[in-house]
Amino acid sequence: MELFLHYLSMPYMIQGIEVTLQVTALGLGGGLILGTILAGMQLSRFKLLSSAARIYTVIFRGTPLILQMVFAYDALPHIGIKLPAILAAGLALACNEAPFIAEMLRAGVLGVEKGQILAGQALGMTPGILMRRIIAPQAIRTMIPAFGNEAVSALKNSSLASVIAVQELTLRSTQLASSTFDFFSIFFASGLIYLLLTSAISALQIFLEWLFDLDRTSKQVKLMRFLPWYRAQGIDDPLQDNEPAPDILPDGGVAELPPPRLPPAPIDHAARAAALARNDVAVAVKALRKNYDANIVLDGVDLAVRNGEVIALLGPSGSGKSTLLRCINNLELWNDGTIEVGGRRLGFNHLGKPLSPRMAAQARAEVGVGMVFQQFNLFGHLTAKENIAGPLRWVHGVAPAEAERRALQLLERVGLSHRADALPRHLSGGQQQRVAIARAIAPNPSVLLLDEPTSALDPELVNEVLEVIRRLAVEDGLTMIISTHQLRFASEVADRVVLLAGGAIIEEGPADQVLNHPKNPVAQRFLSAMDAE
Ligand SMILES: Nc1ncnc2c1ncn2[C@@H]1O[C@H](COP(=O)(O)OP(=O)(O)OP(=O)(O)O)[C@@H](O)[C@H]1O
Repeated sequence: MELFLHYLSMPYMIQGIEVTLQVTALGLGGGLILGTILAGMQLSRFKLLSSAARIYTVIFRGTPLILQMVFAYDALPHIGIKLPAILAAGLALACNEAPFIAEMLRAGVLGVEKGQILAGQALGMTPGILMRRIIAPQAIRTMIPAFGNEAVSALKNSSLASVIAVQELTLRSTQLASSTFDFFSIFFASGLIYLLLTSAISALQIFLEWLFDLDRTSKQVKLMRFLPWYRAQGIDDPLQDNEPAPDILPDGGVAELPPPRLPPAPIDHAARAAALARNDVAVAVKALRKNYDANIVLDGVDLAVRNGEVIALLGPSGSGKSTLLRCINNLELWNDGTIEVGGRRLGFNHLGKPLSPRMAAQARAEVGVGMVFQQFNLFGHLTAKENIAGPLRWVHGVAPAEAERRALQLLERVGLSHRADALPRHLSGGQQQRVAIARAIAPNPSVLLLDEPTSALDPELVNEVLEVIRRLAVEDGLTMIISTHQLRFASEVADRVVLLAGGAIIEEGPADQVLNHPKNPVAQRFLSAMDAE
């Protein structure tokens, strides 16, 4: 026992531990840098880069680390690169770790919901902002366990550096054992040291998982201040996050909605139509054609929407309503035709050439096209307030205090001020959609596109969202195009109903005319089927 303790504290062994840690740190640090570059190449749109990354991965994942170390130490000098043994071992370990780390990074990035990325783009975020603010924070959290495993394996793999005479722990243990013949005590001590080191890594992993856990509450929050997205955590008042979901009222509303106003007065559509006729065109879609391979989804669609007008877009499932909205916001490329929003061709420069993703994002933010999605697409790591304030700061350069004030004001408007610090997953579907609407209107868009905003909601939550949309139409005079299956809502709120089928607009006009007296036989069949539901 005494000998065992002696070996544990022996300076010769401790120096070995230091070298082991150096090789591991070089391997992990270098692996992280190389892996990040490799992941970027793998995710790149350029085939040459992604192919080069794939070839690198095949080579370094498919050959033993021990050979790579020998290569780095013995073969590189032949081309004039002579590295000290520790550096050669660190380099080989880094090159070997890189493909694994790249895969982790790639999986983390691809694991972020596509809808959130689409929402970020719709809000005018450039690829850089999207990566920094939306993708990376969420990807990092999911990568911590895998990175912990990788760190443990790098530490153990560092022992292979003994093959090129790096004086790390395993080599020193072997040397000591061959000179003292006390194999058992020495290797037992060495094994225990490795175990302590890997346990330290596991403890660090658990700590990081705890630190990045968004569901933590109260006193633990002080450490969170070190996180770049600290403001986003919704921990100022942890009690709010833990509030139970509000009770659903018998009439389908929810308990925390603002005090019920007088029943909304019916909209005077004739008066609105007369006023709207004098307004400029906000959205002009001309001869729009869009196909996915052989599937022609939009086949020469023409649509003009005036400022302040509310359009209800109806049509059978798969008729291209979502595709049309995504094209209007330039989130989708199309094959032919033009789309102008506020007189500008979104996504194209004045010569008609497509803009880069970055420029297109800026144009989208300048023109101001808000979008609300069927699946809400709130940013999962940000609180309700930050979902609204964040894009205002990052995309529109609004000062933090002003962005927060606007976010709180809008949350109050949609009846959710007391849930400002709640994470999306702590909100009901209806609440999430109301936050999503507040987020979309925060930058004062000129047009709001709503893609089946109530389809993913339970029936009792539909009304709360429709009420918010109705207020935007009546009180704010916001130009809106709403893809919906809610016929009653369309007839109440829409100035015009547009019915899409077979890639074309088959019927359009005032809601009463289209919904109650359709002329087109396909429209008649569709509407009577909808009525029957
Ligand atoms: N990314 C895509 N790749 C290939 N086909 C697609 C893609 N997106 C949509 N489609 C196809 O385009 C057609 C129109 O889809 P879209 O989602 O626009 O219809 P929709 O009217 O919004 O339907 P729903 O009411 O069910 O949401 C469908 O046939 C669909 O399968």
